[in-house]
Amino acid sequence: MLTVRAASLAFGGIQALNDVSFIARAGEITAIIGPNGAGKTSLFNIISGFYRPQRGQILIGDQDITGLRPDKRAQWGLARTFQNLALFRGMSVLDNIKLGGHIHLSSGFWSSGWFYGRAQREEAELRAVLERDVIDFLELDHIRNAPVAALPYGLQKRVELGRALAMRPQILMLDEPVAGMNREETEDMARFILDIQERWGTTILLVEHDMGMVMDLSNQVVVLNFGRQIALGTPQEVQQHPEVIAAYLGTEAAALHDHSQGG
Ligand SMILES: Nc1ncnc2c1ncn2[C@@H]1O[C@H](COP(=O)(O)OP(=O)(O)OP(=O)(O)O)[C@@H](O)[C@H]1O
Repeated sequence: MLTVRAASLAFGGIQALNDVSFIARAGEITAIIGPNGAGKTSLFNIISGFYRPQRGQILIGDQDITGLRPDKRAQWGLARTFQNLALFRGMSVLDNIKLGGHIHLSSGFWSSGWFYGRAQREEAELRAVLERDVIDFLELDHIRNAPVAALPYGLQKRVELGRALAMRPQILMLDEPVAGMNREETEDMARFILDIQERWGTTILLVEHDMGMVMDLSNQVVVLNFGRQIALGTPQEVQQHPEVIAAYLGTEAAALHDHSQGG
């Protein structure tokens, strides 16, 4: 469970987040939506630790992580993907994914001598987990040795998801996972997200502009507008919320409307 409590963040005179509060319940998918500039990325950044809110707290379970660095948050079970791919493009699929797994190696890079046996055992365990829970699960076996740069965009996004999964996260943050994807790639990604939720009971946070996907996948939706949280509820509830409809007028209102009509 992740709690955002009365969080505010300003850049100079711009209030990027203004008193935002919600609980992402364990094992559920919570989507964060809102028009451009609403504060979605800022919210992701205070949760993952890239920015520190001027007011408010972030908690994982009962643990206040507001002051922790991003790498420490990873050890608390938080993993994220990025809106713009953050992969090592010249490296293979497998090597990119392995980078995610390395946070779990306690022996680490420096171990030698009498630590060696333990390091070897951990490496072997890690490899087994990566094979089963990442490579096989995400159907990446046939491209494991391909350099990431050679892959179509949809597969690159899947590799990035794989790297986050290799961290065996308790809480997985996905920043626009289907942006720029065609219909088939989008459906594949949606299926993987639901499978992750079902298989591991992972708590998932999702920033996404694709309203069809948000409404189909989410258990709960947080709606931001100009940094303010204007609605919080089930997909059905937020679609009918007058302030949400007003915020989307002239932008994605048509998509929101189509979807609420079952289109
Ligand atoms: N590093 C920064 N410095 C100054 N202003 C920023 C910074 N990051 C975000 N902002 C401002 O904060 C506000 C919220 O931006 P944010 O990127 O969080 O919105 P968003 O909902 O993610 O938008 P989009 O859908 O376009 O990605 C905007 O007015 C933005 O210009």
